[in-house]
Amino acid sequence: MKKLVMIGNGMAGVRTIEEILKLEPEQFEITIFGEEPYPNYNRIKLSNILQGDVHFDDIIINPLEWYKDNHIQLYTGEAVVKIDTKAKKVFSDQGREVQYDELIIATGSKAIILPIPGANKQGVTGFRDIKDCELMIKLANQYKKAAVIGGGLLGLEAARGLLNLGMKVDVVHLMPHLMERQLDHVAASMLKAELEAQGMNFLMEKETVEILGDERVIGLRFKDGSQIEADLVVMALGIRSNTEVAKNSGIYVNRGIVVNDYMETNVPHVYAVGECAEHREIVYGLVAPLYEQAKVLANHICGKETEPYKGSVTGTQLKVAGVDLFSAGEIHEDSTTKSIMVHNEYEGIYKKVLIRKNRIVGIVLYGDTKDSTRLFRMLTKQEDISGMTSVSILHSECSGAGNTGDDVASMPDDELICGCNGVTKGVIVEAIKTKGLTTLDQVSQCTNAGRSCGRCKPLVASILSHTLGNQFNEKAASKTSICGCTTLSREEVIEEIKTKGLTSVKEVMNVLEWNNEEGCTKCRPAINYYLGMIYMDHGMDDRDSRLVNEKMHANIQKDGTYSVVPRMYGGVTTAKDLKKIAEVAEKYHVPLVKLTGGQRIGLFGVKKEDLPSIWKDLDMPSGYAYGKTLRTVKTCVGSQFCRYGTQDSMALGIELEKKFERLDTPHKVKMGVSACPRNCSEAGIKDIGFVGIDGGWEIYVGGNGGVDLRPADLLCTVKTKEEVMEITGAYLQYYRETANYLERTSKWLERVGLKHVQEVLADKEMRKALNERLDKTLKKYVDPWNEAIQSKEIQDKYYMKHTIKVGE
Ligand SMILES: Cc1cc2nc3c(=O)[nH]c(=O)nc-3n(C[C@H](O)[C@H](O)[C@H](O)COP(=O)(O)OP(=O)(O)OC[C@H]3O[C@@H](n4cnc5c(N)ncnc54)[C@H](O)[C@@H]3O)c2cc1C
Ligand SMILES: NC(=O)c1ccc[n+]([C@@H]2O[C@H](COP(=O)([O-])OP(=O)(O)OC[C@H]3O[C@@H](n4cnc5c(N)ncnc54)[C@H](O)[C@@H]3O)[C@@H](O)[C@H]2O)c1
Ligand code: SF4
Ligand code: FES
Repeated sequence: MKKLVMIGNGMAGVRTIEEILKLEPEQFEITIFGEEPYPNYNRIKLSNILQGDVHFDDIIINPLEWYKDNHIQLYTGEAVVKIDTKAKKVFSDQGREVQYDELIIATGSKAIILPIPGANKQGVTGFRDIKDCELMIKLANQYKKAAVIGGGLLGLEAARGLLNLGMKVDVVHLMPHLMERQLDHVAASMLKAELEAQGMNFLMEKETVEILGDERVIGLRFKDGSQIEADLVVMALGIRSNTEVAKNSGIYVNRGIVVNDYMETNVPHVYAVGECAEHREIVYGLVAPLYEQAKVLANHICGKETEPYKGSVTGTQLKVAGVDLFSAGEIHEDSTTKSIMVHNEYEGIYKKVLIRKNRIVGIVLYGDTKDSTRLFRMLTKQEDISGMTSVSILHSECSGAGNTGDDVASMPDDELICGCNGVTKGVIVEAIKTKGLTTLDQVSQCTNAGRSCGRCKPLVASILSHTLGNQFNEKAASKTSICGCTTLSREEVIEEIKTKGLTSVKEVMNVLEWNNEEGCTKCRPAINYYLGMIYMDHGMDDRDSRLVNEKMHANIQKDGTYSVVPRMYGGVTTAKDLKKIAEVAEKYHVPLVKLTGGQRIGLFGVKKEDLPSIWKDLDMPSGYAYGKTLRTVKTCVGSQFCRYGTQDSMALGIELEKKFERLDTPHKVKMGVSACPRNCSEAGIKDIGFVGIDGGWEIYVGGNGGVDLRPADLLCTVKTKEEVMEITGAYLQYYRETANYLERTSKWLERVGLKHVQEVLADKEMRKALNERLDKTLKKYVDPWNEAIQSKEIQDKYYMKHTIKVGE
């Protein structure tokens, strides 16, 4: 197998790999280095995260399982710093050295940061990745006033997000009008008026010369001497290709890494794709052209004949609610162009089409973009419009986004429906007909339409409805199947398991006619969980269907070693246990012993083959630090020692942990118990938190202290420990029975509603029934470490050297 290495784990690069896998799944042994500590995610949606429309989990395009399924060795949080193009090797910042036969550079861009005094102060950021987004969300919680420098696409989307996060926002722009690269002054003025009405304040034609403050920013100073206050400054002034590695390794770089029409650099076997690449003197900053490049490169690298990449015409839209605009091609008239223009000030609509030699060369639409797909097709195909009237150019009976069956029916097959992914109506219709697709999700997975910004989804839905005719079921079409192996949703799978009495993962996939015999890493763990939830006391656990950490009962680390975290009920330990941990750490040369965030002791860097003997020597139960189950119950010292404590938090924490440990849940569950409202165990950001008050406990639910920071909601107040156990049991069981697999309690609670859950739990009979089902389930679990110690078969299957690779 040839060795293919890719530097950069972003949108263009991973799309190239997807295309390669479609063409030649067996040709390459693939290694990817990504500087960011995540799998490939949808960078476009960072704007939506900031605006509060989606969560971080929702924007992962290729989860870690995808890499494992495709045997891709992924090194996240690791940057390549050097390429030796003669020896055909790359070197990472962590001292790793990897040989390649073919090398793809897909390092994207970085945000331009103004080189002015104070630019490195705390509170100043670009807007490029998850880290920047997290910082903005965090600072918006602490401060009130933001300044965004740059009134382009990114700056305006960031500003809208910061408004949504409750900040006051000034947008500082260098030019006389906004988005001057995409809009003429009329459309830009309309946009500015709309955004002002939404609450943005604009400072136009302002050049920022200094960022004020000591360690952290307090304001901006402009060239004209004026100043504004700011606690957060976002620089959105454009991007610069990441080319250092290429440049330092002798690869030819201009603005980007210079490539030919097959994405080849000047060095044999080294290619570049995406925002880091410069093709015919253009560096693109939108996904549509990058995905076109990806396709050409994939074909070329697989040795398939392909059309060369000749460059792209791009169309842009702004992802801000209440703003409807589209722009493509040229935007300013000159002596060689003629324009058709409509400016309906009353309705806030502006349309301008620029024409040269009977061909459309530019489009600016504001307020009504229904005709954008049709006009864009005419522009990209360079259609001759001499037979058309100005009215029929600007308006069409079959305007693309009209979303009626008639509109879709009269659209030509080559009309571009998904601009980001270059998918036409014809491709979508063909896929629906030949592959029997019935849901939006399936069309998306099959054709890529809708997988990026998602703007085309309503149109794709119309095509689906029109193509299926009477067979179209609106409710079913928008339902989400549990994965691409089936059209069935979670509810349908559960219903079928119950009515047909299906008892194993294999049986479910066979009887329900999975289109992929083996299932995938998304559906297999989910089915296994649903089976375990339905068959409380006799469900057969299919260990091999579990995610890798749960299969191994240890958390796999980035270097392929594992961590071992023994159970320490309520975060309380003893000298005896501490001695055992210390002895094991010494005996097995454990490289890192660390206290975890959940008040446990973790042994990191353990070899797979050492796991059973370490567990044996420890002789402590598994702490399940790897599982979709109760992880930890964090407790404060409470009334046993603290002078503020009104309740015994340690005792309650230990009781909760002893009762609910090992319970399979749709996602991990963390608890915290504090003995007074000072809340030292941070119960307010736990899935379930308990706060002691005079004469009882407050129970909080739906908190999350991770990526999707969310304060918990007060579920109820109870008087006794028995009531705490009863409510917690019923709550956990209700979550188990109604949540989607891999849905955290915070998201589940937001979906089903706090009020609804309160109503369910207020019903005494319901509480009783839920607890009965839970208790029945809890009886079936055994400690998995002990089980492995006792079973030679398990040891041979899972813990022998070379039985499981990281990439598995
Ligand atoms: C907030 C925001 C909103 C956007 N909205 C839209 C939109 O609506 N429509 C649209 O078409 N486009 C949009 N874009 C642009 C789009 O996201 C990019 O064009 C696209 O992500 C570029 O893909 P890429 O693979 O070239 O680069 P990236 O996605 O940036 O990926 C490059 C990756 O390489 C990694 N890397 C860099 N150097 C190294 C190294 N030496 N070693 C290892 N890894 C390295 C980087 O950390 C990064 O993860 C938006 C961008 C942002 C930031
Ligand atoms: N909806 C979308 O398609 C979308 C959304 C976000 C980002 N993006 C992409 O991300 C990339 C970055 O976007 P961007 O908006 O930063 O780039 P951009 O180059 O499109 O816009 C930068 C803006 O900042 C202004 N500017 C430059 N220097 C300035 C200064 N000193 N003070 C004030 N203003 C200044 C420029 O006049 C320009 O309007 C682009 O490739 C863009 O296409 C696209
Ligand atoms: S939460 Fe209250 S009782 Fe518990 S340690 Fe803190 S101050 Fe003491
Ligand atoms: S237009 Fe962006 S995903 Fe389809």
